[in-house]
Amino acid sequence: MSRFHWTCESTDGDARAGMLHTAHGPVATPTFMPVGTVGTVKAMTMDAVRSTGAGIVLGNTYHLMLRPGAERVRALGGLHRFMDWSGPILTDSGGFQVMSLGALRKLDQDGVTFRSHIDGSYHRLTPEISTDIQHALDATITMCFDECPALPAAPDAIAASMRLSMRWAARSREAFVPRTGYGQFGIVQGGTEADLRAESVQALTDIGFEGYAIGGLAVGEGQELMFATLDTTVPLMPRNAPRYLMGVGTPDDLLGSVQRGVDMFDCVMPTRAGRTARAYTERGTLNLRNARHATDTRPISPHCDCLACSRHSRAYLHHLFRANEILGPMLLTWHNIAYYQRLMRQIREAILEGRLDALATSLRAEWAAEDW
Ligand SMILES: CNc1nc2cc3c(=O)[nH]c(N)nc3c(CC[C@H]3O[C@@H](OC)[C@H](OC)[C@@H]3OC)c2[nH]1
Ligand SMILES: [Zn+2]
Repeated sequence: MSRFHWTCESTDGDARAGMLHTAHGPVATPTFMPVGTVGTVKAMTMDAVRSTGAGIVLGNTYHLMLRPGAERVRALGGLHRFMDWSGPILTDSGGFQVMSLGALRKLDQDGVTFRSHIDGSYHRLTPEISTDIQHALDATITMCFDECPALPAAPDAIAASMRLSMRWAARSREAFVPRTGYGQFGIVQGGTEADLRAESVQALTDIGFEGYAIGGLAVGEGQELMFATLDTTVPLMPRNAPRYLMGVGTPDDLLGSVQRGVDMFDCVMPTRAGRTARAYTERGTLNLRNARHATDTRPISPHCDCLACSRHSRAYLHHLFRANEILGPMLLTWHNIAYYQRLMRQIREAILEGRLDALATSLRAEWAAEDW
């Protein structure tokens, strides 16, 4: 079994096409990772997820520690068997969810104490506890336990938060159990402050990880500030390690971030939109609850091979959402994830052929065009 590593196959400007080699198989990059928060990609069977070409899915420490509990998942054979996914799984470390979901949380230098949003029970996360939970889940990629500050925030507050996260990164690395084909990613913090981002990259590369995530973004700063932060941060990150931008994003975010050297992404948009009747297409998004779709016999997209597009009409999806039928979110989530996977394949092929700028121009023109 090969050690965990990423190989670069081709570059086009700052963009890279590569292959992530893991204990649970290889993943072509750039890659979009469907969010599987509580051991399921909401509203999709794993066969549907596999059919979209997704290579790696996400799990979450915060959610799984609360329910069903990490020890139970371990006793049941780990998250792969539990959710019937034999490919790589990346688990987030839980800090972000505690700050956004947990109730009555208390942050201190050692970790965070919080109450479960499910039953109000008290729990604690520290770098060690989070890393142990991800080990119990048998995560292929473990994320460092960090703090993701809300933006906007004063530079000295961002600095203090980043330096806490860097101390937690060292403790997370200490607690990590190295296994062939498994990796741990450091998470760069520092808000939108270029000097703090540089300090964070240095701190993480001094510790040494198998991959590096860019955290602390997609928290309301907007695309322009996000891209500006990537422009100064990504060039400082190790070239031979995968770069993962957390929580991002729209198709346009993904394209612009790949052009800036990012390899891995996760975002709830395609799955959340699938549950709220919003369809992603080559010509932007559609609200399938809109009456204009009521008698439209065409598929959501003429370029898509998902079940919704190969068997059903927009009129049918419109009906399912109007009738509040469970099949609506199932079919549309499948379509949206299939769209994101097809987009990443197109981007990867363009990098391999040195024509990413041309693809970017045509994608942006199409996204702005009127629906068919
Ligand atoms: C939306 N914007 C956004 N910015 C983020 C920034 C950070 C960050 O700095 N540190 C950490 N640790 N996580 C972050 C996250 C959560 C991603 C997870 O959130 C979960 O999606 C809901 C999913 O859990 C399966 C995913 O797992 C990697 C962010 N999300
Ligand atoms: Zn489709």
